[in-house]
Amino acid sequence: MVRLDRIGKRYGRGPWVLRDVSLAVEPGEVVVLRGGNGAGKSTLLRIAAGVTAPTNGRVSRGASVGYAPERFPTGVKLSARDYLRHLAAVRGVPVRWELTEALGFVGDPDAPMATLSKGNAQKIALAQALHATDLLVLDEPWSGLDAAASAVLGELVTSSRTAVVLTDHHGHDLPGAREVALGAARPGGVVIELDRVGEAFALISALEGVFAAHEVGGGARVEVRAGFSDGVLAEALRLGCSVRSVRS
Ligand SMILES: Nc1ncnc2c1ncn2[C@@H]1O[C@H](COP(=O)(O)OP(=O)(O)OP(=O)(O)O)[C@@H](O)[C@H]1O
Repeated sequence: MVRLDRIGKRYGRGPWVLRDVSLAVEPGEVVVLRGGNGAGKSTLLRIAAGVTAPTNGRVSRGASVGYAPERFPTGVKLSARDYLRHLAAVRGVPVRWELTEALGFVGDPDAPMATLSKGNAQKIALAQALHATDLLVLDEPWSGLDAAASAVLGELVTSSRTAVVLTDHHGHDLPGAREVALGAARPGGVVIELDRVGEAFALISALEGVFAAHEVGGGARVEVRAGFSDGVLAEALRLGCSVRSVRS
């Protein structure tokens, strides 16, 4: 499990990326973090996994944590075989080679990790994380996976007995998963409600400063960081949307 209690995070003297976020994920539960680019999803995952310290608040978690970052560190000189052996030894568990087989790893297990294709390296990163028995933290785990591996990963995640917390820009179907939106409570943000959004939704949700966007009927509710609302409004109007309301 993992329990985050009133977490705040800023990098150095930069703006607050997370403020007052609380989240508890129980064994067997899957939580999917939602929020636009820059909402703080990866930051929250790193805090949950214990690789980044929060600025405020408390974290408690089980001892056996598996973390697969969004980007596998480049330059890992170990082979996939040695990498999995090493991490299993650190955890004091036997290597589960069947995980690499289930995910369809077809790279050379004895070649340096840095020479693997993106998808094969991702399968090794996921396999090492899936050895954890208390908490699984996965940042965009479907990135680079082929269709067969994507389906297997969905099954592994939903059948896991650990607490699972992940991000997924592509919205894979995970029956029973709980969605948690980040960014809604960001102070100084602006909520813009739009009509006649249609196909412009994807463009609007990717605009700079947008940290959450939800389709509502034919319109959208867009949460924007302070200082970005004028640009988002101008772009929404240019794309043919109409503005229903703007609230700070
Ligand atoms: N190491 C860092 N140093 C300084 N700022 C950082 C660092 N990591 C993240 N940030 C900032 O924190 C904010 C949140 O970033 P984060 O990567 O957590 O968001 P995200 O929701 O995962 O975004 P995306 O969907 O684009 O991956 C961004 O403004 C980012 O620039």
